[in-house]
Amino acid sequence: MPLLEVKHLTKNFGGLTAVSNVNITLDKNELVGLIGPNGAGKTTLFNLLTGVYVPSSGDVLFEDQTVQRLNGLKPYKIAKLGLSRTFQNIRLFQDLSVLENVLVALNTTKEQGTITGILRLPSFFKDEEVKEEEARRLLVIFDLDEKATTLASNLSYGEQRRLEIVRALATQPKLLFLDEPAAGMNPQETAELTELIKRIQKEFDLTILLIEHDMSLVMDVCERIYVLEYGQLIAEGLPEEIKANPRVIKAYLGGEL
Ligand SMILES: Nc1ncnc2c1ncn2[C@@H]1O[C@H](COP(=O)(O)OP(=O)(O)OP(=O)(O)O)[C@@H](O)[C@H]1O
Repeated sequence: MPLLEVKHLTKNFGGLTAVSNVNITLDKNELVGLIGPNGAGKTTLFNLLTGVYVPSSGDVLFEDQTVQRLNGLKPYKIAKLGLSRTFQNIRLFQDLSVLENVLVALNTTKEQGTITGILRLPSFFKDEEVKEEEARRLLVIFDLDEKATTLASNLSYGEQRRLEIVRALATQPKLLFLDEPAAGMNPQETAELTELIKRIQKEFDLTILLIEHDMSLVMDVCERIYVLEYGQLIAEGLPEEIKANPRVIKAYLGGEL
């Protein structure tokens, strides 16, 4: 049984079928790409997998210890099961510091008892210390530790995208969805991000599904790739197979992959 199994998943918006009868499987510790031209349905698929949208039909099954049907679950419940994501349009708390942004994410997973929090018992402060240490450890990996007190709004675009990944990791996911993590990055930043993605997959024992338009990143990190066009899967395979697939090349209007 795979970690994630998407079966015949469909999403209609009025007369438009944004995701049409899609079947995807992700095995534990796989790093899989999801590509396709603009409007192909990639983000809609992520939104279906993370509870933002309810599927029109089909199933999303997540197997950790037991099989969980994710259809119709609220996003916070899906997050609690160990699925986390980043967003194409960055969603940081712009008026909080880098460190605070990570602490907020850590707090969503590790809740203090209400009494402990209100009375500020010693364990409250101990716990706060542990969380800060954990947040700083993550920031070091992403080379953001020296910016811990900087407001998120004052980070460069590339740094904001890295902070988004740190926040997603802080929830201790088993399955991580990355939505265009290299968007807006320069080639140097993209190359560094490529290495970071490989590193966190190993270090955090992660399964990753990655939407990305930057083909050098996709072809470098992904073990397998799914291709969507007009909501339908048109190809699945190894990076070399996808690069040479005539249907995929046509979908990209004859452009080189
Ligand atoms: N909430 C919505 N209501 C109506 N139509 C929508 C909605 N969300 C997405 N769509 C439509 O569904 C289709 C798929 O959009 P989606 O954003 O999933 O594509 P994408 O592959 O992520 O594109 P891009 O690479 O440009 O981000 C598009 O035609 C889009 O206009």
